[in-house]
Amino acid sequence: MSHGWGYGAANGPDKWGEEFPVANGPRQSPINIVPKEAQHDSSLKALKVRYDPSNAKGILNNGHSFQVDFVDDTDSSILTGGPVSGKYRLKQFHFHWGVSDDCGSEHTVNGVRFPCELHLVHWNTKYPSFGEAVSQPDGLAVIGVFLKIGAANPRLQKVLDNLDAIKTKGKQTTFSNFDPKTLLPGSLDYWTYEGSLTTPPLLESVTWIVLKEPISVSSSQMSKFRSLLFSAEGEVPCNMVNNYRPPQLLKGRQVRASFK
Ligand SMILES: O=C1NC(=O)[C@@H](c2ccccc2)S1
Ligand SMILES: [Zn+2]
Repeated sequence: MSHGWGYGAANGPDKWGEEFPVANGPRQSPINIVPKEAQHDSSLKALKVRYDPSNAKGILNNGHSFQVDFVDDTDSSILTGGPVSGKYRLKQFHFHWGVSDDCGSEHTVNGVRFPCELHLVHWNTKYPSFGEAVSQPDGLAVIGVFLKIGAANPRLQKVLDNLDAIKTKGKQTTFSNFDPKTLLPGSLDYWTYEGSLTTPPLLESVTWIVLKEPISVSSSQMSKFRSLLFSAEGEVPCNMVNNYRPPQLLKGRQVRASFK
C-alpha cells in the first residue's frame, strides 16, 4: 500500500517536505494575511469571472477533498482581469475544512482561521493544458473564498446535496448545470500574492486571489462536509476533516490589496 501524502500524523503537512522538498521553497502557500501590511495597489484591475453552468461535469471524492470538475476545452468559463494577464480557464473547485468550526481554512487573516475555504482553480491558456500549466510560475490562478458560520447557504447546499453519493475515496457522480459564481460573495475585493499549490506536489505556480468578504455556511452544513471519508469503500473509515495545510512563511513576499 503506497504511503501517499495525507493530513494524518504520519503523512501530513509536516512530513510533505521529505518527498516534496519545494515544501520549504520561497513561495509556499497558504499564508497568514495581515491586512494592515497589505499594500493597496491602484494598478490592480477588478476581478472578472464568467462561468458557463453547462461546463460543470462531475463531483469526485479524491481522497483529500471533494472537487467539482469542469469541461475546460474552451474559453467558456474563464477568469480575466484582477492581478493576472491573459485568460485562465476554470478547471475545478474544491474545499478545505476542519474537524470543528474553529479551524479549517488554509489562509488566515490576522491569525484568524475560518471553518472552511473554497478554492476555484484556473489555468493559464497560454499553456496547452492544466498539466502543462501546473509547473509554470504563472500557470495557475486560484480564487480563495472564506466560509464563515452564519445562515445556511442555499447555493452551497446544491453542492452538499451530492455528498452522500461520493462518501468514499474514488467515488464520483455527475454534477451538471451549476454556476460557481453563485458561491462568490457580493464584493470581489481581494488580496493577491505569488504562491503555490497547498497540497503535494506543492508547485510554486499559483497567483493567489483571496477574497476579503466571506460567504456564509451553517454549522449543520459544516457537518455535511465532515460526513465524507478520506478512506475508500471497504477500508477502515477515516473521517475527512482537517484537510488543510497551515500557513507558511512569507519569506519577503508582498501581499497586495485591490481595495483601500
Ligand atoms: O489551491 C489548491 N488547493 C489544492 O488542493 C491544490 C491543488 C492541487 C492539485 C490540483 C488542484 C489544486 S492547490
Ligand atoms: Zn485547495
